[in-house]
Amino acid sequence: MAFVFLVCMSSLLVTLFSSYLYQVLLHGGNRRLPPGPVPLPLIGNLLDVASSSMLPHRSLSRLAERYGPLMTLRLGTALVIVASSPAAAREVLRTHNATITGRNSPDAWNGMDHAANSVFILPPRRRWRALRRIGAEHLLSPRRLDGLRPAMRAAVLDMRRRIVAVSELPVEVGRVVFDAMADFMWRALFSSGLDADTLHELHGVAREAALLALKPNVSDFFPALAALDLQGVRRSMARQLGKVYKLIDHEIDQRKRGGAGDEHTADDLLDVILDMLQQEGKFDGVLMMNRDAMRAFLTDLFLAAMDTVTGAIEWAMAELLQNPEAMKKQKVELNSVLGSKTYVEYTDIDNLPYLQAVIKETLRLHAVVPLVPNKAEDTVEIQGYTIPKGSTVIVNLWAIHHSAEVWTDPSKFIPERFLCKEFHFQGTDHFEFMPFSAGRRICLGLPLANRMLHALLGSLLHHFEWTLPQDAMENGLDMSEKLGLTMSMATPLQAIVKGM
Ligand code: HEM
Repeated sequence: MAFVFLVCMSSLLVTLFSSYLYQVLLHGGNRRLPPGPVPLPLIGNLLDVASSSMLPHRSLSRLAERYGPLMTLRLGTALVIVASSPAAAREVLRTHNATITGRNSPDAWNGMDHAANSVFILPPRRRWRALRRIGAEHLLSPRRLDGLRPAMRAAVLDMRRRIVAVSELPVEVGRVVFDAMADFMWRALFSSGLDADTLHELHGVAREAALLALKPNVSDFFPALAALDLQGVRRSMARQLGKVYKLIDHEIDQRKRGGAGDEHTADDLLDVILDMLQQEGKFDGVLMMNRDAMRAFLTDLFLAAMDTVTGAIEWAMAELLQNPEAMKKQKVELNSVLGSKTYVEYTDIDNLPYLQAVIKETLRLHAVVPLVPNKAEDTVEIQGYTIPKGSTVIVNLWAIHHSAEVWTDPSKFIPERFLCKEFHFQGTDHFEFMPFSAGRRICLGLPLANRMLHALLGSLLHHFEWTLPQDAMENGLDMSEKLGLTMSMATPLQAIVKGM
């Protein structure tokens, strides 16, 4: 037994070492890679990124201060280039965006074979383009979003009712927002609501899947070992995805039997996808829809919406609770614009510039997706350096949003900076603010996120008085971060609410 173990271990080491040498020879030589710390044999720069107590967006940001805004790292056998300045991001997300738009799939996403159909992972070819078009036309177009206005209002009002029910007790802010957002997304996708047990199950799934999605995984740093799934990340992800798939299957079967939720208006996203199945699964001539593809797409949209929006609102509330001046200005604005109206909807957004500024400043300070990983589909030259085909090119949005060269007092919460100068979520020419990224893979859900962020945060604040629990007032609020697919608060925010 011991002999077999030794033979396996030595073959493993030989495989890893040859793979490392291959990478060094392939990507070294006469090519001029961007500078970076010297890699150790086998593990490369893993310790530079992961050994400190910092999360990767912060350790990468610190390394960039030393090695520059375009930097090379080797994480195991993976070659990674990191862009950490607006100019470098512009090269990746605009100048060379046609080439640097692929993805190297984290092994976790291979659970349930999800990556094969996932809009997050598919290469930028016809299937990916068709999926983005279906989402954009049938869920996220202004006409569809206008049609979802009653569902948005119902979700927001239901959230307010839940808050009133626990008035003067500590509330887990992220949890009430999650429930409202999940209920809304389910209505948007399937025209049916969620009962309390299913909401509870989905909360667990979304949290777990977000942690697993980008969990540091040996399989990603040493693809030769991926089949072994040594940390069990792929298996765990498969379990979580399986739970969502089961719920989606239930909705599909119910719809096929002719049953539908109370709010079912023909041609919701599920109807559109089922129609495509009947037309042999084709869209724009691309054969793309079968049951697996359908489940994966609906799962992606649901999961993408949950932790991002919930996390952003939680950070916004945490900042406002610690910045009484900003909280006061926000409440004055809501009172003067909305008066006795009890909720905010997207038609109010244009009249609420301070709310817009609070949300932008929150997403600058706490980029909920801090690192955007792309794959170079071909070799390109950036700023005189070679970016080899197949390498992962990460744009560190967090570093750009915290650059002292771009922002005054970058680590302070100052919504007013967004009142003085206009910044759009779709990005600016200078690439200094882009919480939804930019280029061809820009966040597909941006229009929906924009509406929901304002509706949820405004409705949480208007006519409610929030305070921190005694413990947080005395000892300060724990603002530490936890990174998974999104960057959320490590300690869920608790706050006490009183109706006004
Ligand atoms: C605060 C809210 C949100 C933020 C900050 C955010 C941010 C992002 C970022 C930075 C990306 C990566 C883009 C890239 O690779 O260049 C992304 C991708 C994506 N987002 Fe969002 N997002 C949010 C909400 C949503 C919502 C509500 C949905 C769905 C309804 C959604 C769906 C997606 C999808 C499907 C992708 C993958 C796009 C692709 O790879 O082609 N997001 N998001």
